[in-house]
Amino acid sequence: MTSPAPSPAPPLLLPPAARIFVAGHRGLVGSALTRLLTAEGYEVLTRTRDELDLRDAGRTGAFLREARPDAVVLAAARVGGIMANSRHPVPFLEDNLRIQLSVIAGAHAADIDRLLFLGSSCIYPKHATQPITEDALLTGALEPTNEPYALAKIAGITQVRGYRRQFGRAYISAMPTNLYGPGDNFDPETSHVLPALIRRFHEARTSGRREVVLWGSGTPRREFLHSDDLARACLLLLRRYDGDSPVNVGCGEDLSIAELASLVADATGFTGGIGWDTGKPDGTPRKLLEVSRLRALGFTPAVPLADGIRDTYRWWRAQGGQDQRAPGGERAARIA
Ligand SMILES: NC(=O)C1=CN([C@@H]2O[C@H](COP(=O)(O)OP(=O)(O)OC[C@H]3O[C@@H](n4cnc5c(N)ncnc54)[C@H](OP(=O)(O)O)[C@@H]3O)[C@@H](O)[C@H]2O)C=CC1
Ligand SMILES: C[C@H]1O[C@H](OP(=O)(O)OP(=O)(O)OC[C@H]2O[C@@H](n3cnc4c(=O)[nH]c(N)nc43)[C@H](O)[C@@H]2O)[C@@H](O)[C@@H](O)C1=O
Repeated sequence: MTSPAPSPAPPLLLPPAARIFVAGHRGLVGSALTRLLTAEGYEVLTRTRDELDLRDAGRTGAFLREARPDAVVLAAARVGGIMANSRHPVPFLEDNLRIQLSVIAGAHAADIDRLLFLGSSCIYPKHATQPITEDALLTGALEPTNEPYALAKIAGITQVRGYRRQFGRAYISAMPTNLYGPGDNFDPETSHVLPALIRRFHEARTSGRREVVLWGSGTPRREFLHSDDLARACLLLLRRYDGDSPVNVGCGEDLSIAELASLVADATGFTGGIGWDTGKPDGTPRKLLEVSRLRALGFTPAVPLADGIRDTYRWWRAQGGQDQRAPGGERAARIA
C-alpha cells in the first residue's frame, strides 16, 4: 500500500528575491526586519527620514513610483511609551495618519500589490476580554493615554481593508504586542517600559544608588515579544497570509510590570529596592493577545524573555549606553 502524497506547501505570496521597501528601517522593528529579509535573500530598499520624510505624500508617491518595489512593509511611525503618548497627542495622531496616507495610498498608486501595515495591540478596547482576539476591534472605548495613536492605527487598518475591498490589493495588517530588542529607544522619558527599566537599573547600579523608582503601581500586565521574533512573524505573514482581518502578533504570555522589573534588575545586576510613583499613569490594565491565527500559520516565538532582556542589555552597553540612533538626544526630541 502506498502512503498518501504529502499535501503541497501553499504558494508563497512573496516571490523569492523580491525587492522590499522597509519604511522605518533604522527603528526597532525596521532594523530587525532588514536583518532578516537580507539574510533570507531579499533585496531591501531603504530611505532615511532625512532622505524622504514619509509624511510628504508627494515625495513618497514619487519615490514609490520610481523604485517600484515588489512589496512594502510600513514600519515607520511616530512611536513612544506611555508618557510620550500622553503628553504629545497631536503628533501621535497626525504624523501617523500622514505617514499611512502617504505610504499606503502611494503604494496603490504605484501599482505595488503587496503591503504589510504594522498596527499595535493598543488598538483594542481598554477593557477587552483577555486574551484579546482580532474581532475585539471597535467593540469598546480605548485607553485614554494612547487614544490618538490607536485611532491613527485603526484608520490604517481601515485603509488597508479599503484597498483590499475596492481594488483587490493584497494588503494586510499585523497587530504586534509590546516589542523590545536591539535598536530600541532608551530615552528615559519617551521610551517604552522595557528599555526604560534597563537604563534605570543599569544607571542605579553603576552610580551606587540603592533604590529605583518606577512609574505607576507595577500591577498592569504586559506581553513582550523580541523584535527578531516579530520580524519572523512579519515574513511569515508576507509569505503566507492574505486576509481581511488584522493578525495579532505576540508570544501568548504576559507578566506584571513588577515581575518585569525583577527580571530586568536580575539581568542588570541591580540588587537594591524598587519604589513606585503612583502619580504616573498605569495605562491599560492588561493587553494579552490571542495568537491562534498566527500560530496556525506556523509561528512559534524563539526568544525567551529573560534571554531577550540580557541580549538587549548587552547590545545597549556595547553601543555606549545611550540612545544611539541620534546622539545628543535628537531622536528623543523628535519623538517628543
Ligand atoms: N515598539 C513597540 O513596542 C511596538 C511597535 N509597533 C509598531 O511597529 C512599527 C515600528 O515601531 P518601532 O520600530 O518600535 O519604532 P521606532 O521608533 O523604533 O522606529 C520608527 C521608524 O520610523 C521612522 N520614521 C518616523 N517618522 C518618520 C517620517 N516622518 N519619515 C520617515 N521615517 C520616519 C523613524 O526614523 P528615524 O530613525 O529617523 O527616527 C524610525 O526609523 C510602528 O508602526 C509601531 O506602531 C507596534 C506595537 C508595539
Ligand atoms: C506598545 C504600546 O506602548 C504604550 O503603551 P504601554 O504598554 O502602556 O507603554 P509603556 O511601555 O510605556 O508602559 C507600560 C507600563 O510600564 C509602566 N512603567 C513603569 N516604569 C516605566 C518607565 O520608566 N517608563 C515607561 N515607559 N513605563 C514605565 C507604565 O506606567 C505602564 O504601566 C503606548 O505607547 C501604546 O500606544 C503602545 O502601543
